[in-house]
Amino acid sequence: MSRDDLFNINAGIVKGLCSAIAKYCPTALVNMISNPVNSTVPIAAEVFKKAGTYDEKKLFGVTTLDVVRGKTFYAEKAKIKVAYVNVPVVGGHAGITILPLFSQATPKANLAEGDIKVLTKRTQDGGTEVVEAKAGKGSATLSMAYAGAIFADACLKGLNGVPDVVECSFVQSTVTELPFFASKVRLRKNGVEEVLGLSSL
Ligand SMILES: NC(=O)c1ccc[n+]([C@@H]2O[C@H](COP(=O)([O-])OP(=O)(O)OC[C@H]3O[C@@H](n4cnc5c(N)ncnc54)[C@H](O)[C@@H]3O)[C@@H](O)[C@H]2O)c1
Ligand SMILES: O=C(O)C[C@H](O)C(=O)O
Repeated sequence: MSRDDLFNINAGIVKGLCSAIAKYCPTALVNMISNPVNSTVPIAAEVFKKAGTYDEKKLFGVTTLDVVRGKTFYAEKAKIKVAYVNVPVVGGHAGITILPLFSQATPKANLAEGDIKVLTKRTQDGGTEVVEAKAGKGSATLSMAYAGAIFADACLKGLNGVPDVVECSFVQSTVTELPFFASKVRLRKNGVEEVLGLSSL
């Protein structure tokens, strides 16, 4: 199935599910993981707007898998334990829209520019690499579940009032001229407490 087919099918599924969310749980935090996330999140927003339930603080595109990939590849190259690593990933969740900010990675590893280019491409192509390896049998599954669990857990911590819960997510944004953009987001009791900027690049 091509990504265009995926869009056509998933746009309809997302529309149906979001209509049900608007009707039965209009104040829920919605974690949109269905692809293409760059499109399914704006579709969800339109469905909620039409239903009169849209709250930009409660709609999230799940881009955590890009962060998981970015930090795994960075940790391998830098020979640091991945548990200690963080790499913000901004932009979107498809190919070159996935922008890992290795310049802001912690701990700092001073990797060569060539290495950063390779790590960037590997992070951007991570999903495609899995799709191709599975040869028609779908896309990432366990790593998607892992990433989804991390993001859902962060949302629950925010709902419980835990301070300073920060994750990257594809949300309504004024960080760039794009209406939706992935960047670091601080989560709290109402969902998005603050969409954080890009810091120095
Ligand atoms: N954002 C990410 O990081 C990421 C990573 C991997 C996969 N994905 C995406 O996640 C989505 C699911 O992938 P998967 O591997 O779990 O697919 P899957 O085919 O294993 O599961 C899809 C599920 O959706 C159900 N479904 C189908 N039509 C439905 C409808 N109208 N209403 C409710 N449920 C319906 C199916 O019964 C099935 O259980 C895909 O869009 C995939 O591209 C996203
Ligand atoms: O890239 C894909 O097609 C699937 C998924 O979004 C992923 O990142 O693994």
